[in-house]
Amino acid sequence: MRLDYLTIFPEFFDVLGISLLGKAVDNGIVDIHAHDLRTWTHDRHRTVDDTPCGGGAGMVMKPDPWGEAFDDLLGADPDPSVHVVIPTPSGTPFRQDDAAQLSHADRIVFCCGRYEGIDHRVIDYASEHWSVHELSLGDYVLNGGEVAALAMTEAIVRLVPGVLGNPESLSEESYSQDQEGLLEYPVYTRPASWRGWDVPEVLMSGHHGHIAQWRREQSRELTRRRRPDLLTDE
Ligand SMILES: O=C(OCc1ccccc1)c1cn[nH]c1
Repeated sequence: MRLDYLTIFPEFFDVLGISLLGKAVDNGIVDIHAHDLRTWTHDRHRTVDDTPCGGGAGMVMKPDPWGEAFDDLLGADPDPSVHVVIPTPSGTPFRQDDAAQLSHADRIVFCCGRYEGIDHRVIDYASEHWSVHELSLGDYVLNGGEVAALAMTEAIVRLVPGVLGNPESLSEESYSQDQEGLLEYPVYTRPASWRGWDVPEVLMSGHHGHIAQWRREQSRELTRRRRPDLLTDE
């Protein structure tokens, strides 16, 4: 899987060389390239933004640098197997299913917007050539798409076979199918008693049936309390 990042702050993505994703890069499962969008500017000030047509506060990212970056990175031929991800507050909510689907992609290009956003014609042009996903990380505004791109990258790449040491740990997570889309139950480890707090008896019983039942009940209770929206049968 090749991942490209178009951004005016490419150093944001140096962090991807650390830990899990770093190992995935070292063993060639993932190939990461961060690009400074100013590479594709030609004026002395390397301008990437301009005032909004129609007025209003703030600045908008000019289309030209994006178009020239697409030309260099992707060429002009349409290819639906290339996924262009644009993190934006106005995107559709990024969810585990999106991470799962994108984990099968051979190529993802993250376009990290700043200011008030990217000239919409960039999205229109990209949509004619590649598979475009305008995705939101949540209902809040960041200064730019870089942090959202990092979060989405981690959610996607950890699902790629060979990246996680123990694929087992994927199945029992919140939002995973095995959990029926419920929140994950509380977890414990040694010592059995810690500052007056004990591990629930059932988990020390060695009775796998009772443990599984307790975990299912905990997941349902937690989901009912914190995320009733995830409960389908009520
Ligand atoms: O702020 C975000 O992206 C940066 C961005 C992009 C375009 C215009 C303004 C800000 C964001 C929030 N949830 N998901 C993404």
